Amino acid sequence: MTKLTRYFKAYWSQILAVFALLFLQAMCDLSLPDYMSDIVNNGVAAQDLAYILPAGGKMLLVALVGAGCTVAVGLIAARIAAGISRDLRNDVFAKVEGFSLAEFDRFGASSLITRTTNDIQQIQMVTVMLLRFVLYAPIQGIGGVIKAVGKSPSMSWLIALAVLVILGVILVLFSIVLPRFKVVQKLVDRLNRVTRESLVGMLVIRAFNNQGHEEARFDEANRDLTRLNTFVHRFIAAMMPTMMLVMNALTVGIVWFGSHYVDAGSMQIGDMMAFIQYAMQIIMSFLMVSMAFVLLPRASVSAERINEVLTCEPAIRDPESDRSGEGGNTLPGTVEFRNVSFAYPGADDEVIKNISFVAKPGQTTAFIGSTGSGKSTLINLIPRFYDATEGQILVDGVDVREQSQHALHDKIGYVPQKGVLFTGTIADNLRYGDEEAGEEELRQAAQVAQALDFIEEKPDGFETEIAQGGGNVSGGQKQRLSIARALVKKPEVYIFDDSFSALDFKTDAALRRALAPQTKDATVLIVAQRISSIMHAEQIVVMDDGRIAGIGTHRELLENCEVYREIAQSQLSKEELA
Ligand SMILES: Nc1ncnc2c1ncn2[C@@H]1O[C@H](COP(=O)(O)OP(=O)(O)OP(=O)(O)O)[C@@H](O)[C@H]1O
Repeated sequence: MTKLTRYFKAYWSQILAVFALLFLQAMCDLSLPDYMSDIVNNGVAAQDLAYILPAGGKMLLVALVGAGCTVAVGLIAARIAAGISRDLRNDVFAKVEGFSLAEFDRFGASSLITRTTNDIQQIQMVTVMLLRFVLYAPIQGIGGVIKAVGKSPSMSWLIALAVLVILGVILVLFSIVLPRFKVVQKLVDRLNRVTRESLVGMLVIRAFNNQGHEEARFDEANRDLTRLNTFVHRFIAAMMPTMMLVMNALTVGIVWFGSHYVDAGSMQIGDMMAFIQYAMQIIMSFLMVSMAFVLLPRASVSAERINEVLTCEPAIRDPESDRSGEGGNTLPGTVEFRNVSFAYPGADDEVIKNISFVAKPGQTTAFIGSTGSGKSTLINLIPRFYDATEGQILVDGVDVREQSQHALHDKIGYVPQKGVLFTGTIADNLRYGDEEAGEEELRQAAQVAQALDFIEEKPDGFETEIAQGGGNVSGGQKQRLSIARALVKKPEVYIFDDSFSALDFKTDAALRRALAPQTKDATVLIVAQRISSIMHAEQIVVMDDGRIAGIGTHRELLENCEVYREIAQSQLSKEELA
């Protein structure tokens, strides 16, 4: 929790107001038993109504002030906690946005969601608790002890005994419940992961009739969480009756011993009643502290998990100074790989090994090879989704690690393997490439991407709403919209990661024809499975098990690259090969 204290600083004036109100509330609450004792001793015992009425009025006023403070504290504390929780969510989200794929792999999307929601909720809850009780409980506890001892020193041992019993109960509770909180949050992560996977893969689950299996998996995660939560909450629930038992036993003890003192004339009945109330206040303050002790460890587990995200230094960072414009005479858009090797974080084996090539502006460089040969990995290194483990990648003649990510990404139009769309209209999605793009630009990009026809067929055209995850457009349409989005950006470098795979041959050919004039000055990098998509490329890089098996044009490779020839023979007719 202490690691998150900086979030409290922004609310210091409100926190001070809470503390002032709490002090006033504690003072009011502490004076009430005194008023009561006075009324009983001097008013009730003497049957003096003229004394009772004004004294009772004063007592009522003090009680009202105390109640007013309680309400105000509750309101301000809730506002502070909600504000802190909002600030935390903002910061965690902003941090996660800066994560590279390595950090996503490390935390996992489900855990990041739990941390942004459930864990921050825990902090919000405990913040309210802390603000309401952290100052009040000690004032009430210590003030109660002073007042109670003042009323009857000889009965103080009863309170000490009750406090010892309560401390014992808290200690036992603490040792049992504490270690389990960490496990609870992990189980929440797991439940979220299973839920997410099941929801995303619902169609596949149904098609394979695996609902039973998924339900069993969900049941198991749900049962484990329920079991542990029930265990923990049973202990927490047992605390209240135990405390009540201690409080009631204490009241009986005070009445038992107090009545003897009253009988002997060494104590007034009003003082005995005040003593009972002070004793209750002391016990209540211990109860509050113990509740905080129960909630604090859970919140500190959550705080640790949030802090882990906030302090996680992304593997990919911006350089101290951005050298993106210092490429000298290199033509803008040139992409060069110099002896690049890469292994995924945590893996020993390199997925791509010693890759060197230059992709020039005005040319198309294509990558082909069997699945898993490292094509996507290779092009993901250009926008720095990962950093190369060895060698250098240069864009515009400058190492990508020496350019700010913003400047680098500005130069790149990236179309991922799986089209990704966001909720909003089609126009909103296309403007992701350039917020300022006018309607004509959107139309033109859509036309090149062969998306205009299907957009215009929709009743709302470019204003058609895209459902969550692009659920209301087909796979091929999603890809075409992703391509149009990249075109709107008009970048120096286009990266198409197998982006034509969901298109039929006719659309693929039409798109490539329309794309050529549009991208004539840009560097185009295409990962493809189909030779027909890339055979006209100026340069084809053939990948085989992470290495370059050959570089050249279609013709050259057919002559001198065995791997390429095999791929070509499996895809092209004899006439096409000839
Ligand atoms: N995030 C990851 N962590 C660890 N290994 C990975 C990761 N992503 C891919 N790999 C591994 O890296 C290798 C290359 O994968 P990559 O996706 O680059 O191949 P590809 O040639 O693009 O394949 P495809 O044509 O099927 O898309 C594969 O063996 C794959 O298992």
